[in-house]
Amino acid sequence: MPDVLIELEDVSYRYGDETALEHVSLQVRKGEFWAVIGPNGSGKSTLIKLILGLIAPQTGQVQLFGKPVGTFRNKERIGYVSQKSNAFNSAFPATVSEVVKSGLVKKTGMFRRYPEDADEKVMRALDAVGMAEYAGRSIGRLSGGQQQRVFIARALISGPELLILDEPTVGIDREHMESFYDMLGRLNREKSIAILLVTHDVDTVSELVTHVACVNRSIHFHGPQEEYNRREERIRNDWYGHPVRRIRHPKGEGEK
Ligand SMILES: Nc1ncnc2c1ncn2[C@@H]1O[C@H](COP(=O)(O)OP(=O)(O)OP(=O)(O)O)[C@@H](O)[C@H]1O
Repeated sequence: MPDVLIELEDVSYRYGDETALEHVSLQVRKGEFWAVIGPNGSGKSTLIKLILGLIAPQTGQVQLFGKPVGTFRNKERIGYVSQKSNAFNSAFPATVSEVVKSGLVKKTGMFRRYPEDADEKVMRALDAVGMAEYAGRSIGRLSGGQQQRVFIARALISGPELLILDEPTVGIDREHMESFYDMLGRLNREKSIAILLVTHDVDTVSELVTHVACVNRSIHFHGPQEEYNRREERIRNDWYGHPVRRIRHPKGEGEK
């Protein structure tokens, strides 16, 4: 089906003797916004590596845009931002717009020129993440959250249909986290970009996303956000193996 962007079918992956994921099946479609949540070491990064084709499953299949990941060539259809992106120190010699423009390299090739409208594209991408006014600033002179927005702009510049974000809010304080997630929500709704977001901030994102997948070696739940919210306590207890209490909700609805 053409509107399926990511498809995992009965995927298992082992590092040596250690099983990281088993029997994982998941479909992400156009326009959906998925939160992938799970405790430390539950296999979330492994899942991302499988989707990006960086590792191959021992069993099962991974497809991107209807093609086996090993033969998928249109990398500009996918934007990826890792949790380690925001690690520039203040001496790093590049401006925000240079960093964003470098996202065009995979399209233009290492030794080719940037397209004529590259600067316009940079500004459009920066505008989409609310960072246009910082275009001329050194990347190292931004906060971690601002740097992460710049990396999302770099991922957006090639016009992807799917954004994959691996814990993008590591190092971002609570105050800025909400506006960061709001920005992701706008990208999803207004630009129809599908998003797969690996996060620990379950309470923050559970109202924002359209779908939730709970991973702990296998997928314990995957489905629409409303269903997750309705069955949350049960899902969490089952998935962590012991009762887990919601601590905080950003809109003040949760228990303390
Ligand atoms: N390169 C590796 N070699 C061996 N084992 C690994 C390797 N990478 C991950 N693992 C193991 O696979 C399991 C899943 O790891 P993974 O990094 O996918 O979890 P995660 O959910 O992303 O964790 P975190 O939330 O802590 O980042 C863990 O038990 C981990 O120890």
